[in-house]
Amino acid sequence: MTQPSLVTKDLTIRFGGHVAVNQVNCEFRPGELTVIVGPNGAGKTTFFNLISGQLAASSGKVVKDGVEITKMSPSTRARHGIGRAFQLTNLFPQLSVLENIRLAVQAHSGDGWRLFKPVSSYKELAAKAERYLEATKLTDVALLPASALPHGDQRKLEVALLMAMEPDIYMFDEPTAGMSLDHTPDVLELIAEIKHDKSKTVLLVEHKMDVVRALADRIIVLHNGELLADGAPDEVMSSQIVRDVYLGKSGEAAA
Ligand SMILES: Nc1ncnc2c1ncn2[C@@H]1O[C@H](COP(=O)(O)OP(=O)(O)OP(=O)(O)O)[C@@H](O)[C@H]1O
Repeated sequence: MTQPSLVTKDLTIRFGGHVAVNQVNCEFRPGELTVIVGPNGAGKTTFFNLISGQLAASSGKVVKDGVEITKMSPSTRARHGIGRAFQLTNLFPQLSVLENIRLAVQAHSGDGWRLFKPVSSYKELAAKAERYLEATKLTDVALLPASALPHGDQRKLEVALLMAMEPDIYMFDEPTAGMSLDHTPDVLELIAEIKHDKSKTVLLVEHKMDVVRALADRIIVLHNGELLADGAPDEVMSSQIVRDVYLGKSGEAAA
């Protein structure tokens, strides 16, 4: 088995007397897409926030490729390869889609402020930007200002900007939320493509069961902040304890 790229050890956060994430031990590996499910208020987003650094753990650890990142800021974690979608602040609404992607590629390359550099490096950056533009199927709208894009295309642009950061760990929190049905397949296809790159680890918080079924290699279930189940999708979704707390006693999906 490959080494885990990301590990949480007894990861815990308390808000006053409420333990929102309670001693969660989990390992995530490259080439694997894990969907995190659980009822409303189970602690899924809080768990994500603890991994990406938006929240500081009360106790426990987050380890990325053997390096403890628990105390690092979100931006330092991003430099360590943790990429969280749909939380990006580096979108320039007035600039075109392509310019936004080019800037993200340039920022990641660390070349932003170098005045003199070989022309070949510009070509390389431009080629990368084109690649992400194509991968996210935004070629037709490349010259439109980012602000003019419909919601579904904005989400795709956010994925393109995330890809430009070349993270090892991709984190998506309900990637198709609020998206029209015609945009949904594109975003799901994009996530499926990312997961085919066996060097990437993908984490997804999702409520929609059809999305879970389409993408999950593995499912973890949180309930009251605790890790209730962890395993192959069929195994987890058919376990009685999960059916009781997550799907409801009737076995019908709650969300
Ligand atoms: N900043 C905070 N201060 C106090 N309580 C919080 C805070 N953030 C989350 N919580 C509480 O922690 C618990 C877990 O919330 P969280 O948003 O992680 O659940 P979730 O599983 O993502 O739910 P949903 O599916 O509804 O998004 C909830 O009881 C929530 O009220």
